[in-house]
Amino acid sequence: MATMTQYTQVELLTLHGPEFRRVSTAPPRPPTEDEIPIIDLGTIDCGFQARKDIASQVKAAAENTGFFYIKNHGIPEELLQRALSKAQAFFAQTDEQKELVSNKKSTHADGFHGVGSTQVNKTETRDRKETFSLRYNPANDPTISNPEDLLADSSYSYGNDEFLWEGTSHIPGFRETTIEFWQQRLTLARKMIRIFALALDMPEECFDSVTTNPGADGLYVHYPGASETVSANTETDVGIGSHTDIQCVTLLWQDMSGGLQVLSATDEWLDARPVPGTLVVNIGDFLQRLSNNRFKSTVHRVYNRQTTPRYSMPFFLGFNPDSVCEVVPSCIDEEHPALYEPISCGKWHRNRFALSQGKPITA
Ligand SMILES: O=C(O)CCC(=O)C(=O)O
Ligand SMILES: [Fe+2]
Repeated sequence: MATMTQYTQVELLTLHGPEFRRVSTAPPRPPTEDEIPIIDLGTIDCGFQARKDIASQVKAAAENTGFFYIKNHGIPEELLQRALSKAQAFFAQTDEQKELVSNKKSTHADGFHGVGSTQVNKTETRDRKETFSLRYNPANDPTISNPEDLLADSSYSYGNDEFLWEGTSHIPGFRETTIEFWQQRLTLARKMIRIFALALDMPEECFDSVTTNPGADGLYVHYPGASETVSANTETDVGIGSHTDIQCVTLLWQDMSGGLQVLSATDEWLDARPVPGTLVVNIGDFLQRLSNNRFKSTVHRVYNRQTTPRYSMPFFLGFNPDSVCEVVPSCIDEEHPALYEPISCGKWHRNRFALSQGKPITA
């Protein structure tokens, strides 16, 4: 006898109050090749037609699950492994040492956030992970020739990462590797936003002027092994709870542990298993907004059910904090009027991030 699919609901944080999504109670299943495709970026620097071809694959993925893998992305394996070793060295320290770079020392939430310090979904446990975050600083951006000018602009204060490097100076190579890895991901993310522009049937450079000094957060994340946590066997015991990403594009390196789950277009959890040599790419809420909901900002979460630790290294690209952006013209017609008001990515990010931290929303 065929079994009926059973559904439950997941409650999400949004700036307009809680939003509910239907979710199958079946265990996660492997995705089909169309649900989370592997897209080859090997020709991304080989001319316009090659990028159009990549963009058409990205468009299909963005309109389907909103998640895909990229291979031949250009970030050397040696750098990925070196960054991972720095992340591991950082998290292996005592809490006291990690607190030297506590996010509380910063106005930008960069630095160290301990296990359980966030809860991105209030119907699940607090997030059983610890993170180290590096925010955008023009001094680290290879495309900015006069970072002093941006740093002197009093209307926006960038991440001041000096305290991060002072508090980690005893880990050899931590600063150099962390900045080099952040820079390479920023370069790749800027290439990807051009691909997304093409995928939206817009000129490929249309987002260039809003990504000159963008939101760009590079994280190291450690999910402790299940034996180290209290009750790692219930459905709601999460490494990071069910959520959507806030900004435009996420690039994620994950180790071979597994545990990343992605909600499919048919409301089932998909197992976004690690694929060697790839990064995972997904769309955030701000890009979904700009695309008038054509591109999907997809619900995902992480479990670490193994006794061994899981490490991941996400990178979140937004737009320039002060650039007010509206739904792109190619996504508006008579049948599809703009669903959203223009808003700056900085304000959007600040408010959504405050919400996920349980802090007040500013006007
Ligand atoms: O660690 C992962 O695999 C994903 C983390 C994530 O979804 C996030 O930090 O937004
Ligand atoms: Fe995420």
